[in-house]
Amino acid sequence: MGLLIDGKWHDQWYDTKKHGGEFVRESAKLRDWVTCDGSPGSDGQRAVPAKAGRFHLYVSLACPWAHRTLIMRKLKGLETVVGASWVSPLMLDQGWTYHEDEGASGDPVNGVEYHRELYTLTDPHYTGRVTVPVLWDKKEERIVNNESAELVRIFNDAFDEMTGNRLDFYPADLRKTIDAVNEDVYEHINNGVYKSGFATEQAVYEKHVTALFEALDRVEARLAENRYLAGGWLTEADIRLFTTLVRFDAVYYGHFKCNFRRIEDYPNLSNYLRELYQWPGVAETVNMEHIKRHYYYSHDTINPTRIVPKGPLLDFGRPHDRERLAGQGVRKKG
Ligand SMILES: N[C@@H](CCC(=O)N[C@@H](CS)C(=O)NCC(=O)O)C(=O)O
Repeated sequence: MGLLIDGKWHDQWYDTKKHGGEFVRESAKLRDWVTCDGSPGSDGQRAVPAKAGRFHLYVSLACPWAHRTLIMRKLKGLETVVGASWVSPLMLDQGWTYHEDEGASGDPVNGVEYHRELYTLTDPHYTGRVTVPVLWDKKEERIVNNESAELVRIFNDAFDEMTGNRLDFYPADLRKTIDAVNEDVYEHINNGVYKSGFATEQAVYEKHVTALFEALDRVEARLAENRYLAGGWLTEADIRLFTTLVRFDAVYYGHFKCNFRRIEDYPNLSNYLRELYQWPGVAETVNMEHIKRHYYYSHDTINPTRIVPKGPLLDFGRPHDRERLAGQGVRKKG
């Protein structure tokens, strides 16, 4: 894995030494929006107008951040409106690739071999990490946005007029609750597993893994009373937690040493995970083969033999008990 500096590829692992053994995630840099009419995004940032067939989503099926956007694309009925391609699960010295022999889809839009080429096509002098997901604008021939949290919001709103899909995963009156939950879940769970797993100092690992399990306890308690994280409605907060939970027992527990407990050991979290997995459309976005191969094979500082474990034997399709709590599904706009 590596990064671009002034448009040139450097094969380089995260520099944790610079931060006392900490993994520090770089902020996404390409942050324009897509809105229904091209008016600026909620932060005043430039936007381009939504059009069927104009945009293409590039993801990794292994990546929890990319997975959020794939679920939203599915639940918002965008599959015929926004195309999608996925990289190989192996992220090695050339970074993400579209090598079909390794399980990638190939790239039907730009025909690139390496994901980083999408970044240098956008800006020949790009400096920064080369991450998935990205949303490509075929008209302006550039990446519009490479921040999954914003792509989730774009998919929630921008294409509604053409799809007629009115589902609202970020309803105005629940935003305060959603934002607060997102902050805790992002800091301690979504990113917490990475901060634990990529730590290169014992004390740093222990600090983050402890904070991770404290946050899981908070969520477990919340889900004892609430069907979903923001109450009775399923929102983006649930999608964002789901993508970490579904990887947890197979990857984060072992590979990232997040092993106080498995998700299976939490009554509420495990039932909640199964309910979301069984939500129509969601299971089709989960690819355990890509997930396991990516982490165990690509992070050779953590798993130098690159042996991918056969287990654990997981069955997210078995019944859950969440019907005991009141739930209304997904809110509709208007
Ligand atoms: N802020 C980004 C983070 C995305 C991200 O870090 N993706 C990982 C894959 S799980 C990646 O592509 N990493 C490559 C690298 O850091 O070099 C988002 O949420 O969209």
